[in-house]
Amino acid sequence: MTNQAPIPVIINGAAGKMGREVIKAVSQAPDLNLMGAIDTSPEHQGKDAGELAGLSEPLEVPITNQLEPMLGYVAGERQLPPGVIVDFTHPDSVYDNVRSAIAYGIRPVVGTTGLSPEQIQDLADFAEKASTGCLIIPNFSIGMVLLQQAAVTASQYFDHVEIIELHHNQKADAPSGTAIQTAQLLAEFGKTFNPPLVEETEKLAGARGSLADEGIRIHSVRLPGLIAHQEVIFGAPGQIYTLRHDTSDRSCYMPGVLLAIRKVLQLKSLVYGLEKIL
Ligand SMILES: NC(=O)C1=CN([C@@H]2O[C@H](COP(=O)(O)OP(=O)(O)OC[C@H]3O[C@@H](n4cnc5c(N)ncnc54)[C@H](OP(=O)(O)O)[C@@H]3O)[C@@H](O)[C@H]2O)C=CC1
Ligand SMILES: O=C(O)C1=N[C@H](C(=O)O)C[C@H](O)C1
Repeated sequence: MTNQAPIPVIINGAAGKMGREVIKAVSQAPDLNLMGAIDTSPEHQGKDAGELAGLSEPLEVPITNQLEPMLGYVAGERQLPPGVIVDFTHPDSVYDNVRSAIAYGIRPVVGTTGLSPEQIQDLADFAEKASTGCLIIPNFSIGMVLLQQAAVTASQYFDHVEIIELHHNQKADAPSGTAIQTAQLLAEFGKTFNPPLVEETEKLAGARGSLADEGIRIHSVRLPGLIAHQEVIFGAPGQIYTLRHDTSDRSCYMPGVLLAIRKVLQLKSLVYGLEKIL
């Protein structure tokens, strides 16, 4: 047991579905100190983060839309360990949020999806120059890491694979960050999947889904009633092998988020994927 001061944590997107879960998880971790809760949503300004997250006691941390002043404030607390910002905001804002945090020396833990490969590379270069740890994690659930590992194993034996990701219909980006990462992991070994047997025509655009690396197709479903689900389906003559992960509650992401907050302080560059820090 060490006497180290708790890690200062800022949550960006604190009023959102994931942000509220992170408020609960961080406030219950004795080695973490929730210092700031940022959200641009006008209806939540000034509300107590704890009450918003459904905790029985207020946390005395108000929701504010003032990201830069909060980064400056936490960065200025020199007697504390370096601060961490957890980002669950929106694909349109996450790149700027992460750049700002790194500029202030605050370590980003990024759950927000939708960053382009160029944006990720640019953030990696920026973090490297600043010698600052940064974690981008498309999926914080251990079940998805295990699914991806099983999929990589299967990909050595199957030449045909398609991915179906299914999410709630408030999701801004498609395909999901997890599906993109899964396709990248399968494509890493350089094998081209799904050699065509016939010439295909799409009678309705998009019928065959989106084409990711190495011929892998991703299909995106958006429906109310879903949270987050993914199937990786391998096919070969006479057999189908299906891997499926289902999220029934967003609390499944919290052990991964807490691990990432603790690990990012040990890093000096950008790391992509939960599997790299387990
Ligand atoms: N990596 C992982 O394991 C997971 C990743 N995600 C990803 O996290 C992101 C957020 O998901 P979710 O919580 O469901 O989304 P929500 O829409 O429920 O929450 C996002 C919150 O961020 C606010 N917001 C939007 N832009 C900004 C900004 N520039 N600065 C501060 N706050 C902002 C939104 O306000 P307003 O509503 O007013 O726009 C909203 O309150 C998505 O990209 C999603 O794909 C989700 C689950 C797991
Ligand atoms: O928007 C979501 O909900 C989720 N987004 C992430 C993604 O795009 O992969 C992770 C998980 O699927 C939930």
